[in-house]
Parts: sequence; structure tokens; C-alpha cells
Amino acid sequence: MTGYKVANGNGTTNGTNGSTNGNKSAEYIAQENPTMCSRDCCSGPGGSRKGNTCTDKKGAKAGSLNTEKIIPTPQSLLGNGKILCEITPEELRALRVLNEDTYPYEVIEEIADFITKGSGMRPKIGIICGSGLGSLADIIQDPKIFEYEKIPNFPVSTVEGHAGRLVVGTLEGATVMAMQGRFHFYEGYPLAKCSMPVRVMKLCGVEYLFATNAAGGINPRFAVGDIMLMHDHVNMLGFAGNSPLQGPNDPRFGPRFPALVNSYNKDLINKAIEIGKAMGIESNIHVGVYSCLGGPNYETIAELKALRMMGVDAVGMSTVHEVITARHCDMKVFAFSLITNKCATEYSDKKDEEANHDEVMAVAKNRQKACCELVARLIREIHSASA
Ligand SMILES: O=P(O)(O)O[C@@H]1C[C@H](O)[C@@H](CO)O1
Ligand SMILES: Nc1nc2[nH]cnc2c(=O)[nH]1
Repeated sequence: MTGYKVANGNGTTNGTNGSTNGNKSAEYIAQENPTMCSRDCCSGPGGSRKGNTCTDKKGAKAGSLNTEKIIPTPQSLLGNGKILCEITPEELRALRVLNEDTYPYEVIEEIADFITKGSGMRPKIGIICGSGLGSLADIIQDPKIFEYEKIPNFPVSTVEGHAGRLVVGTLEGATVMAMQGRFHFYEGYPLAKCSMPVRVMKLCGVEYLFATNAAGGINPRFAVGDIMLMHDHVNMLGFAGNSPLQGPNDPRFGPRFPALVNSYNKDLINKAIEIGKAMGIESNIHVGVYSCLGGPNYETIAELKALRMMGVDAVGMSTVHEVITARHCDMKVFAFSLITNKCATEYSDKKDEEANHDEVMAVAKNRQKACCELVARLIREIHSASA
């Protein structure tokens, strides 16, 4: 069988079956067929790989390509199965952006223009709907809806309970945009990509980020269905050296070293507490610390005990990197967790103490009315204060 190399962004891997598929594996190089074209070769800069020049491209076009030697990767098959040599410059650029970990300012600007021009609105408040909380976007009036897959260079949602639409419209008089579906690290997206829409929101004109999530309650005082207003977080992925701000910093978004104390706006937390009282649900409202783990697995008892010792009240798989990105570009942040399950912190054989996504979705569905009312009332206050 013919040998091959699959470029994986960290070097290349030799083999005769399967592929080593890194994030940047859209290029592949035939070892025994120097006429095959690589992505670098096609796209110019940095493209002078041994045995792969633009002459090779001509050879490939002329039909000397031995397709049996190509190991297709998911990325290589993008573009209706066309190989990269046949992709137009526009398709190639889109493909590169999809494969990149970071998005240049200009690309974010293009996405923001697409949304503001397409909707005819410049939203002031951005909402990220947590698992099962998509109904937060359903209460938006006169909505203009953008399916993620139709937004240029936008990722797609892959998780149940995350519809994959951006909804722009008005809520309590304010112009808002809501992500009905967020991107998670466990879906395979790097953190910068997970939180890229926050930068899109910023360039659309958004000043306030409302981030919501479904989370497991670690604090023993929390009951299923309670709402925890986030006043701080523990960035576990950050402890492991991962951040949405990794890589070159573009000062048009914010500083290289942003401070994160006071990330969660105290005025908005206090207003939300007042609103909770007015709604008669003050006993279900708490203020606490959230932590995001990478997922998709839920936590072990030992992990939950460790988180509790660190002062974490609720644990999830999102939000923290969105908040970091929002604070980096100086947005005001309000965030809450809907407690969808109680996390067990003692060993037990009881099956019903295990977290599961169906339960998460069911609780979110049951509590969506209260969550929508809290968000709507808070937006009304922000809007009337600025009018
Ligand atoms: O998107 P969020 O953080 O609300 O969703 C949480 C984390 C996982 O995606 C899911 C697990 O049930 O709920
Ligand atoms: N990591 C994590 N995410 C959740 N999302 C909803 N519940 C949970 C949970 O218990 N743990």
C-alpha cells in the first residue's frame, strides 16, 4: 500500500492507514507523488514544501493526481468533495478561517456587518442562551433570524438544546441579539472560536453581555431549579494553560493583559436580586461562583469535592471564556446559572444522583418562564435607565 503523510499542523505523520487529524489537517501530501498539491503551495506564503510547488498544481490539474493516495480528512472534503487545488480563493479563505483557532479583526467585522446590515439594527444587549434556555430568544419581538450555517465564517451548533440561530430584534424596548445555541470546547472548537461571537456582538454595538447556562449545583444550599447569579468564576481551563485570548493580541479588541476582578457587574447583580424579590422567587435566587470544566463528561465525586473546596458553587461547561472575551473588549457582564441538577459530593450507588443531559434539558424547560422574566425585567431596567 502506498505510504502517505497527513499534515497535522504540528508536523506530519507517516502511515499506511487512518490519519492523524489535527485542527489544521486540511492539507495532505502524497509521499510518492510529487505532483500533488498542498494547501500551502496553492495559497502562496510559506508554501514551498519539498516536492510541492505550483508546478505540481499544474500537474494535478492536468490529471496526474493519483487519488488513491489521498487520505481524505473532514476538512479536505469540505467544498462538496472538491480537493483544495480546485477550490476558489474565496472558498479557500473561508476554509482557512474555519480551520483557524483565532479570527482576525477584519473577519469579525465582516460577520458583524452581515448581521447589522441584514437586520437593519445595532443591538445594545447580547444574550447567550444556555442549554434548554433557547426560549430567551423566543421572546424577542420583530425578530430577524440568522441560521449559523448561513452566516459567513460562523461555526455551527452541534449540541441538543442549542438551536444554532442568531436572533436580532427588540426586547422591552431595547435592541438585542441572542445566540440560540453556543459553542462549547467539548464540541472540538478552540476557546477563541467558542467565544468569537462575543466579539461579533461587540462590533455590532453590544455593550452588555447576558450569558446564561445550565449548571450542576455544588453548594448544598442550592436546589434544582434555583438561579445562581454569577459574581465570580474559577477558570479551570485557564489553570491548564488555555484561554480564549491566547495568541497574538489585537488591541482593537482590548489589552494584552486584561484584569478580571469585578468582571460581573455589581449593579446588575443587585438589580437582579431586587427583580427576584419582586417576582416572589427570592428564596430561589443565590449569588455564587461558577466554574467551567472542559466536558463533555460530567464530574467525578473527587473533582466535585475539590471544586467545592475551591469555593465553587456551580459547575458547567461554558460561559467563563465568553466572559473573559467580553471583559477583554470592555463589555458589561451579567451572567447566571440555572441549577439543573444537584452534584453529588459523597459516594453512593444511587443512579438518580448521576447528572444527565435529559434532566438538564427538562429542568431548563420547566424554569424557562422564570428565566425569561428575569432577563426581560433586567433589560427593561437597563433600557429605561439609558432612555
Ligand atoms: O451551554 P450550557 O453551559 O448551558 O450547557 C451545559 C453544559 C453542557 O453543554 C450541557 C450538559 O448537560 O449543559
Ligand atoms: N460540568 C457540568 N455541566 C453541567 N451542566 C449541567 N449540569 C452540569 C453538571 O453537573 N456538570
